[in-house]
This record gives sequence, structure tokens and C-alpha cells, in this order.
Amino acid sequence: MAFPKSLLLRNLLFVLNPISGDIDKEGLEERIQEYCREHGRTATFFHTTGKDDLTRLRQHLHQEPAEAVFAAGGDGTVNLVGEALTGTETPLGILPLGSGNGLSKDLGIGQSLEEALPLIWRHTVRSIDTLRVGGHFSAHLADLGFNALIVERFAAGDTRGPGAYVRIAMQEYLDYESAVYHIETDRETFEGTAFMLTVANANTFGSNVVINPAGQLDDGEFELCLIEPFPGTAAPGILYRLYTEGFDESLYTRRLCCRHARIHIQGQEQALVQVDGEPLKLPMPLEIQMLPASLRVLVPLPVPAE
Ligand SMILES: Nc1ncnc2c1ncn2[C@@H]1O[C@H](COP(=O)(O)OP(=O)(O)OP(=O)(O)O)[C@@H](O)[C@H]1O
Repeated sequence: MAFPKSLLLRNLLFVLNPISGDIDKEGLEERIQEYCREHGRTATFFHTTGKDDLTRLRQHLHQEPAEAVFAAGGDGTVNLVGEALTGTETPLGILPLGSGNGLSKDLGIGQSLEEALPLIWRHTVRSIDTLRVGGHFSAHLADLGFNALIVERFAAGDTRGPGAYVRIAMQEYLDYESAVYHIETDRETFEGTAFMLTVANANTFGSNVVINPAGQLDDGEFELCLIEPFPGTAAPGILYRLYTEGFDESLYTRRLCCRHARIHIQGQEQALVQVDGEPLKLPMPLEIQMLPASLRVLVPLPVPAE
């Protein structure tokens, strides 16, 4: 089997998020620097502040162009770097240092620094689709409804980790009222009540819930994955299917495949939408546009067949 050749990318910019994943980043720059030196690469660093990062990163790249830019953080950091690079030839690399790291998992990137660092010299390049959700860039998953609410509550709280997420979900589930969604896509119209609706460019949440098992990051399409209201007794079965790639097998799920969509929630002028892990309040209707093959990403070389 012939392997695609890795690109010779010498000048690498690393975008470091100091707070992502509650991970101690002491010594991280030195480690990256040292690894790059060993492999004949030059590493420079850009630190996120949580304010105006996109504008600052674009200015930085304009003044000091890099041959690849690595997001060293979680999905929010990947979203930032992805937006800055979309529509350019410069590839995005990921060092997964967040709490969920959803896109890196979907791209088959190793989850430890040790496993991910070799991407700087050993990789193949894949062009993936990206989305605009209500004008906001999304490379991974966005959603409305129950999960968006939990992401917002989680972001507002001061406890991190999967335990806090599950605790908030259990508390909110009891009082949660599903809304009526009106959806128009380039192929069909749907109207009905949904517990949550995920706009999926990719497959899997950072929590390993597979919301869109058949979706592909480079097929020029995205999926709207709906979970309809369900009785409490059905919850364990739905959860089981979500963790075992069985989304389409449930009585309470539905998937619409499309290239463009407009979503309206009955009685709401704005709604909570989580986009690549960030909770946002966006006006209705919500327009979703696809930018096919708009972002180049570095992914591990395929493993040779035995
Ligand atoms: N220096 C900083 N201080 C405070 N907040 C920051 C800083 N830099 C970035 N941020 C914020 O970090 C968030 C993005 O974090 P990111 O998603 O990368 O990590 P995570 O939430 O731990 O991981 P994941 O999304 O994979 O679960 C954004 O809301 C951004 O505004």
C-alpha cells in the first residue's frame, strides 16, 4: 500500500489556551519547542486570552505567516483556529488539551500529547467541510434544545468534568419542556416537537456520545439529528444507543441530511445554541450554511494493514 507523503511544514504556530480542560500547562511550551527542534521544525506560540482572540490571531498570521497552525486546547480553541484558517491553504493541527476534544476524536488523533505531537512531522492532509450556524463558524457539532441548555449551565458553573455534566443533566431533565421546531432544508420540511436537535458536521461529542454515526466530515453535507420527546422509561435505551452508534435504531430519533437549513422554534425570537461547545443566544430563524472542503486538517497516517 502506498502511503500519502507528509508535507514538510517547518514553521509551526501553536495556539495555546491556558485554561482549557483544567489541565496544568506548565512546561508545555518547552516540551513542544524541544520536540519541534528534534524534528527540524520551528515552533512559535500564540496565547489565547478569551477576548478578541480571532482578530488577534488573524493579525498575527498576517504579520507572521505559519506553514501550519496547531490548536493546543479543546473544541473552543479548535473552533478559533479553524475559523482563522478556513478558506486558506494553511492546515490545522490539533493537540487535544481540552475536556472533551470532540473533533480530534472524530479525526482519529491520539488523545495524549505524546500521541498527538508526531502530527508535526508525520501526517496526511484531509480537507473537511465546515458550517456557519447563525453566522458562527462550526467545524464539529452545534445544537439546540436540551444539550445546549446543559452546556450553558455547565459553562456557568464552577465544577468541570463529566460528573458535573451528568449531575446538571439529571437536575434539568425533570423540568425540561421540549419545543416545536419548524425546519426547512434544501430537500424537505419538518415540523414537530424535539427534545434536542443537533446540527452535525461530525459524528461524536467529546463525551463519546455518537449523535451522527453515518456522518462524514468531507461529504459536502451535514445532518440534523433530532431526538423527539420520550418517556423516562425509554431514557436508558436511548442512552445505550447513543453510546453504541445506534442513533438511527431508536423510535425517538430522526435524521435529516442536507446542504442548507433554516430552523425556527415556535414562539421564540431567540434561542440558546451551543456551537462547538460554546453556548450562544442566537436570533431565530437560524440559518445553517455549508462550506464544502473549506478547511485543511492534519490527521495521522493510516495504519498499515497486517
Ligand atoms: N486566557 C483565557 N482566560 C480565560 N478564558 C479563556 C482564555 N483563553 C481562552 N479562553 C476561553 O476558553 C474557551 C475555550 O476552551 P476550550 O473549548 O478550548 O477548552 P475546554 O472547554 O476545556 O474543552 P472542550 O471544549 O474540548 O470540552 C473559550 O470560551 C475561550 O473564550
